Amino acid sequence: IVSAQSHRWNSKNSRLDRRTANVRLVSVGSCCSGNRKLGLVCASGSQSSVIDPVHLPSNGKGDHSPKKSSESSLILIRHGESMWNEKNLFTGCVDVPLTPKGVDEAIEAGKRICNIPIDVIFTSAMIRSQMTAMLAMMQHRRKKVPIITHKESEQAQSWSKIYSEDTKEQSIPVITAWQLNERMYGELQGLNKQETADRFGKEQVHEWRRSYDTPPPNGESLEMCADRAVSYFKDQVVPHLTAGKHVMVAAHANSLRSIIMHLDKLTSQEVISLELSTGIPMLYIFKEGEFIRRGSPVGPSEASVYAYTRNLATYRDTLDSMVQ
Ligand SMILES: O=C(O)[C@H](O)COP(=O)(O)O
Repeated sequence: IVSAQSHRWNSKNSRLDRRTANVRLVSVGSCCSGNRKLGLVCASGSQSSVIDPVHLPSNGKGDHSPKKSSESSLILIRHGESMWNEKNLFTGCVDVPLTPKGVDEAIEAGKRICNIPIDVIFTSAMIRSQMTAMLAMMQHRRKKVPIITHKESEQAQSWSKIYSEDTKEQSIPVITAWQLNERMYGELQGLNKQETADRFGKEQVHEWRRSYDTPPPNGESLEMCADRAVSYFKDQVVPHLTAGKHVMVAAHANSLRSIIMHLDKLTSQEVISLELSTGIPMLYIFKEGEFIRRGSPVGPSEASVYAYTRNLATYRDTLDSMVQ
């Protein structure tokens, strides 16, 4: 068991959470050739229904809705590289798209999470997070269609209605929310980060970028960003997890830093060292009201992804059986 000592999420390591306990070697099902695959499954993973509704055994009344699951997965992902990341410009709430590298990062992220159940997706109102979510979902093995929901007006809601229950079941709602936007960088937006450090000093710029309570000039501090992002997460995302739904949130460096600070119970000192790479998925298991950090899935076939819980191993086996 690799215990996660650092608060840095990066592309190099897939870290199992230091609180992962009692893992044991069990068979996680057989692949098409019939060989038994060995993987690590967390003994504490309780058997609950993460298997897609299509596969849930009917309870005799034709009810295929998923049973209340005692466990849900939460994937957090910062958008892939944006065109202003590439130019090293402060971006904040300026709505810029991904670069080709950012597109590749989003596709790679999709491959890493392609076996993990996703029932609802949240993005910010910005195109770079929405592009990342859509590109990642193109890789998902369940092949459900992510559909951005439009509720900005009654007409938008009625004109985007889906009139087939089957088609609806084969789609995943994507909810966009300005509350998940990147922190507003104020008068730094559009400035080059290196030039800004040369002008104001490295320490001052680092404090604006990474501290909890020091805002950039006429911008948001991380604390101010948390006020909207964490509140939205608690009010709008957590209820889906509590209902047993599996969620992906595609957002930004600092709106996600504020959410991870909440999930990992980081202090305002610890959060300073929290850095998020672009396009790296981070997996949490939500169980009995608690969030357990499970690291960053490195690859779709990586056995240790299924070490997170038995449920994720079962879900993957279900996908394997669908393919055969
Ligand atoms: O808004 C930006 O410039 C980036 O998304 C994050 O910037 P930071 O790493 O300086 O917080």
